[in-house]
Amino acid sequence: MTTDLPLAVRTVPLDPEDAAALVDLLPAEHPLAWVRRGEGLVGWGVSATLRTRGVTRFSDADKWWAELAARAVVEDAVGEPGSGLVCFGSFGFDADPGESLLVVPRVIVGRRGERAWVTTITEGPFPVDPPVLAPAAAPDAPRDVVFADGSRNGEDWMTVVADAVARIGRGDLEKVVLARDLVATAAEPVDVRWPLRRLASAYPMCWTFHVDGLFGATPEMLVRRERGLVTSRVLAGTIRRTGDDTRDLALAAALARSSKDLEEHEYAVRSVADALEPHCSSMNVPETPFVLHLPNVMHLATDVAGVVHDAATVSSLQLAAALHPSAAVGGTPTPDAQALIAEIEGLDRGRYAAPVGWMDADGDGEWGLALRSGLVEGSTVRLFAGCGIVADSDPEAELAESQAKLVPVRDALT
Ligand SMILES: C=C(O[C@@H]1C=C(C(=O)O)C=C[C@H]1O)C(=O)O
Repeated sequence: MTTDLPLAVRTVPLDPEDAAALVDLLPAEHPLAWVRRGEGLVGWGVSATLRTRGVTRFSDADKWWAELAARAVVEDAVGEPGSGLVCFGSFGFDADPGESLLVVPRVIVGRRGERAWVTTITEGPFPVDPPVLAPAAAPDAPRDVVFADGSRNGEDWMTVVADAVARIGRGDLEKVVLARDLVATAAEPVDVRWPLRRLASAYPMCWTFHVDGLFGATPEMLVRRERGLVTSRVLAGTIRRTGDDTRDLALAAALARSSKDLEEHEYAVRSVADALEPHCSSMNVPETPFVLHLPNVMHLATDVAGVVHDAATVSSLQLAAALHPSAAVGGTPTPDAQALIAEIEGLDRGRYAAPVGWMDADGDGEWGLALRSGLVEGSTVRLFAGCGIVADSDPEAELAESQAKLVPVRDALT
């Protein structure tokens, strides 16, 4: 659906108490989410949608959004990033196959610190009354969920990883990220709000998202731009947690010293810093990563920050497009890694591992990487996980790592 009438948009402040549990507000029809630690945005209903694909997917979406935003009539009494007109988006990893979309909801509820707001969007004319907000009835849990291998079983996937390690050893490339999928089947169509609620409470340090069936809790922020400041959280280098805190601390220390993981991490940081540099007047790229502790895994992490000089002409989505695919989800060098993924991975990534997030009318926004994610299609859910493969990678350890990365979505379905 697209709209020819200019959109009428009104944002009014909200008592933060009414936005205390954002995901609990979501109705069953067309829910959208981007939340972390109780803050963020949820939306529902559809005012306008763009679906696109191919190499121009990011530029098509950016152009469509700029035109829609320029024509909209906006009354915004809040003035925060994420108030006023906002779209949610999710992009295909590859130009082909894979669909990309932007959605402008009918209602958006946002929360940032102690400020909360509600935005209503219609096809003119004013005035638009804000809806009365109340927690929705609790969604039903998926029933009788069974898990099966996706495009490859574990054994076959290890063979593919071994092939990649051999090619890296031969000097064909330095790093490639290889992914696999699982298929969950439930007795009835899955209500995505069930796993969303579970993920938002179990992984508060991640960004819990949902756009058009693709949901998850990602720890990786590809790019956030707010008022001229750009940040990116780069992850690469992973270790599984054992559940024993003392042992996990020792493992975290080992991860921070592991030359295999530090090397893999360095590639990922470089790819982000190089792509952001042309847009920044100054940048801060920390020399050493920190260890990000998640309930299932620990990652080497680096927060890259910069001051952008082209916010008036370049949107956060264009920055995401410039960064995609970073070495965290593609590899190094990027073209060789992409070619190898297409040759040996044997998986249609769809929108997994690609930018997902939101953007406002100024082009500010947050685009995470759709990791630790699943795609709901009726009563089935495809779950995805991938691992960065370098010269020292061991196929069995990578399979175990992929299993650990599947845990959040797996658990959220039961
Ligand atoms: C590709 C995924 O994760 C990426 C790969 C990582 C790694 O190999 O160490 C770590 C974080 C992510 O950048 C995934 O979760 O599916």
